[in-house]
Amino acid sequence: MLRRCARLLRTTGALCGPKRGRSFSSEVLHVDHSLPNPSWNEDMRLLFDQFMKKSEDGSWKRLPSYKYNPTERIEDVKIFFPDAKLLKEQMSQAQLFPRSLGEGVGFEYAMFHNHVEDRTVCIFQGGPHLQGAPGFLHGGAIATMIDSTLGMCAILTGGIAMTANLNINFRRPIPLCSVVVINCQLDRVEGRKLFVSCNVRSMDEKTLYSEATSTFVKLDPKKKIDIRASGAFYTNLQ
Ligand SMILES: CCCCCCCCCCCCCCCC(=O)SCCNC(=O)CCNC(=O)[C@H](O)C(C)(C)COP(=O)(O)OP(=O)(O)OC[C@H]1O[C@@H](n2cnc3c(N)ncnc32)[C@H](O)[C@@H]1OP(=O)(O)O
Repeated sequence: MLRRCARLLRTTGALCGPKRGRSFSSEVLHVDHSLPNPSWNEDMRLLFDQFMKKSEDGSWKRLPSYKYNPTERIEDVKIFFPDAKLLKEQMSQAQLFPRSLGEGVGFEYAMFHNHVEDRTVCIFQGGPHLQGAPGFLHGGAIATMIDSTLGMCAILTGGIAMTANLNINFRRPIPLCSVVVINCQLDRVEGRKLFVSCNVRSMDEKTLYSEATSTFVKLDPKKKIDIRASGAFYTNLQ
């Protein structure tokens, strides 16, 4: 397994350090990161192909994923924020956390959503920079992917919402560079609350790594979120 991680680090150029002076060309802005790249291992490609096959009849849909926020997303959320101009400035510079690490070393994933069953599946290959206990994924990295997949499930079924509560049981450690499947579903809706749950399993489904339940709360446009209150974030982007 460690050899596999080292190979991954070499092929992705992670050992050479970060690239400097990258410009924000539209090519960079519009890269869909949920498509196969050279860092994906065989298992990841196999699962991706299986889900693409399932998507052929329209029951499942692959969810594109961008590092930077597309303009449409800013439009979608701006009614919840009192200062739309400031929001636009912040969102156009910010990066989606799970897409912020280099190719292959962090979060490699693709999500698929089933609108009929209100289910979202994420195939996830956790790279060598996500280590917690030696040789295994960090619990925070697992929580990140769980929150992101539950979040997509909640948002796509219920509308713009934020995580209010997240409970995770870590049953077995996840080996670094292995591929797992996060299976999420919307369990019920009560007013603005969306109850979602998921499990994280090995590709052959034999190992249950984690289980989670979560409450997302749909944002209320009457309760605007004041981003000026989080001064540190605002100042850092100046
Ligand atoms: C903005 C998104 C853009 C999306 C664009 C696409 C992006 C593509 C990537 C997507 C995937 C990423 C997904 C990551 C998603 C995060 O990780 S979000 C980050 C972590 N979460 C936060 O920072 C949220 C912080 N909390 C808050 O801002 C507020 O507490 C909330 C959650 C907005 C709720 O506030 P509120 O609207 O004032 O709600 P409130 O009226 O107090 O309560 C409403 C109901 O919820 C219940 N409730 C409130 N809090 C809780 C709680 N903690 N536990 C249980 N129930 C609760 C209340 O009891 C109440 O229930 P009822 O009385 O109606 O039965």
